[in-house]
Amino acid sequence: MRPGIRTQEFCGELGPGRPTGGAGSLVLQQFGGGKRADQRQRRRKISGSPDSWGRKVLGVPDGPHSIVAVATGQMLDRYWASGTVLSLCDIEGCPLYHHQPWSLNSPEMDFRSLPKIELHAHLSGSISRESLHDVWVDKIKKGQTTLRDPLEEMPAGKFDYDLETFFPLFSKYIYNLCNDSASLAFTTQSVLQDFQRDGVIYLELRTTPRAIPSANITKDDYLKTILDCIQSFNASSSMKTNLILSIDRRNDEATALQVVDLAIAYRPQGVVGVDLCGDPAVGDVSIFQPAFEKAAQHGLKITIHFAEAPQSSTPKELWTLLSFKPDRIGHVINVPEDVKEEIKKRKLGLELCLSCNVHAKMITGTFGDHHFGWWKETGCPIALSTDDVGVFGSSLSNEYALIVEHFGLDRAEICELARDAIDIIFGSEEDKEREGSFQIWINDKCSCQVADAIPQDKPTELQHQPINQPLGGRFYLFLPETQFLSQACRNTLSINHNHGHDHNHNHKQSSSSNNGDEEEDWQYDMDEPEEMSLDNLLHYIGYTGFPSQEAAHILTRYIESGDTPKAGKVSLYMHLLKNASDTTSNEEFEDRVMQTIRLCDEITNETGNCLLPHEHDAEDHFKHARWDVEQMCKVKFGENYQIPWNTAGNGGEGQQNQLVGVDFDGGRLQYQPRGANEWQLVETFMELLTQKPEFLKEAFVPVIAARNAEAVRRAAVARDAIRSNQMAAQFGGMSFGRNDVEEEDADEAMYDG
Ligand SMILES: CNc1ncnc2c1ncn2[C@@H]1O[C@H](COP(=O)(O)O)[C@@H](O)[C@H]1O
Repeated sequence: MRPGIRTQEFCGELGPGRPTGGAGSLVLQQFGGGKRADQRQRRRKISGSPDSWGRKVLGVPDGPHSIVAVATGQMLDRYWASGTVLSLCDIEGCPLYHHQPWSLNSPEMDFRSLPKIELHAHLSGSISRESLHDVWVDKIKKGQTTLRDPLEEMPAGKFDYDLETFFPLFSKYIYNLCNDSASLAFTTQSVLQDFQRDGVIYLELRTTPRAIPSANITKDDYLKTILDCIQSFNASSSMKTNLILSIDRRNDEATALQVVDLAIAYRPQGVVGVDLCGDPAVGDVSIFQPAFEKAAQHGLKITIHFAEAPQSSTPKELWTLLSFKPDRIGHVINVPEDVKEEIKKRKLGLELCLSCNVHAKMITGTFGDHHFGWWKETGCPIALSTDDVGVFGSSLSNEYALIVEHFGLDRAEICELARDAIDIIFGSEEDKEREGSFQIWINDKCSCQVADAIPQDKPTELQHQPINQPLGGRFYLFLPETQFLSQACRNTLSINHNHGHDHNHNHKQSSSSNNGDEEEDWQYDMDEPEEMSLDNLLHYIGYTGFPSQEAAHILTRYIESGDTPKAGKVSLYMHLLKNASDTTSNEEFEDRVMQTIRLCDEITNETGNCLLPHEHDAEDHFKHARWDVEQMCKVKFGENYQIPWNTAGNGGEGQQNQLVGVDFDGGRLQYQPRGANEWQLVETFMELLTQKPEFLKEAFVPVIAARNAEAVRRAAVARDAIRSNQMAAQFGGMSFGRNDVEEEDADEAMYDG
């Protein structure tokens, strides 16, 4: 086990459960129908409860599903990087409704959390400036380029590329920078990562096969490099990507056919279609007829840049393009009436790109004037798309936000829009089905609820609901609570006390192998006052290396968000970061850590956020962990599966087969097996975890271990005043009392509808 990293919370699934009045009780969502009346009844009761922080904190948690993962340290990076985490929350400091896109009354949607489908994205145009810069730095070091720094060539905030300046950006700059296998692979990877981080769950990336003679790269090599990246990304992430090959309008007929041949050859590796793109001012499209005919014959799907510029929107061109029988068309700007009618008749999929069209002045006017407004009424499925996010700087989430801002779509319409794209993906039926399961997220409005506290002492009261429907929900990652930090410190300390032990060893093993020396057992007494001691911090930082760069990046954003309680904690972490990174001696390091501890106190005093550890019952931790695994195994092996626990309780003799804790560590199960049966368990759990997408869809149980229940609740209470002010502001001064009534109506409408 990697020392110091323990996840105190688990992935769990919460329904619109909320406290039923009695402090600490929790109602989990009953999946499936038939419970409507009960739910309403419950809601009614809950709404009336002044203590229901489900209501106060979260607004109206209306959707049935949510998955909550709470993690510490490097977990943050890992999940973030893997894209499992679509959004960040922070129990302690962050008003959760900021991340509550789906709350019925919430005026705000978190578009990054919206599962999105991106169907029109050019690979080279999607590379972020930062990634280009990284490539450049590397090449400069190696003396391999004389190009300007991408951050100068494409300065931050510059998006006003028009069609005259846009195309040369590729031919004269980006292609010259990304001109070997390493840079191709690096930038492709970064593009995939960026889409995933933006909450894209299915991506059809497109690229023009490009030979790079200077690096001995053929078009075939180019494609292999890109497809390799995609395949490995697909294998390790929850986002699925397929590839479309682009024919450039500047190509001749033979080159176009060559692209189609490549697409045919690489279909098994994930090429799903062919595109026609490139400078609309150039070329006679009729020469591509044989290429598209061949593509269609071989079952490839077709998408075409359509009516992008006045020059490329002559009736002759447009009807020629329609004769290629495209499945989707992109941009679709300058379209005469008769062609519009034909598009409507065929119900062609439309890839519409707001920011690109506005920034490149491809439309007259601005966002509100975009033809999205017109097409949305036509019944043609629309896939909102980014085109070239690296150039135009607007992520898909942002495109959704723009749509809401300028076209006033309400939540249902936004969901509809997100869902629309499913039907027009070029991927397999399997892909569609996969997206279909996300449709349920959208349908269910993806309520993202934070873990209502589960009573620590009553894990068995949780209602376990086997899942026979696709998963709805998402991972949420909460920035580490200080109590987690403290726990991590303990663990680290314990390991430290058992120095010499392999880090893969578990605490429990350590503690039971050291003759039950209670002093050295990582478990601790609840009554003992807890402190984040210097030692603890040192060990924590030393072992975990947290906060890392990625974490720092995220935290910086949090600071920038200006949310005071949040920023309070964030600054603590920033201090930790400093402590960890730029000290040159142990003394200096220790000094910094002391400062951090003092800062921690100050923040606590100033913000009311308890940054020092909360009490935590280790015994409960075991109980919950054990319960978690039991539920997992029941899902896997059936309800009657009995885990051969040999003992109960913790520590001491006779604990040989005791489950001592289950932690995620970057998706690895951390668990100390003592016998064959337990290895089996480990394997099971591991298997479930590594097959996460399916596992989550098919088998995830509402395993929730909100072991910091009390802490959360207390934190919620402590922040109540701040929150209600903020909420009042956010909800236009609406009183929560009145909201209850509306919420009730809205619920009914939702269920009746
Ligand atoms: C205004 N929107 C657009 N219209 C037409 N073609 C576009 C485009 N955006 C990008 N491309 C095409 O995609 C290439 C870059 O990606 P790849 O090297 O293929 O990955 C550009 O050279 C251009 O031909």
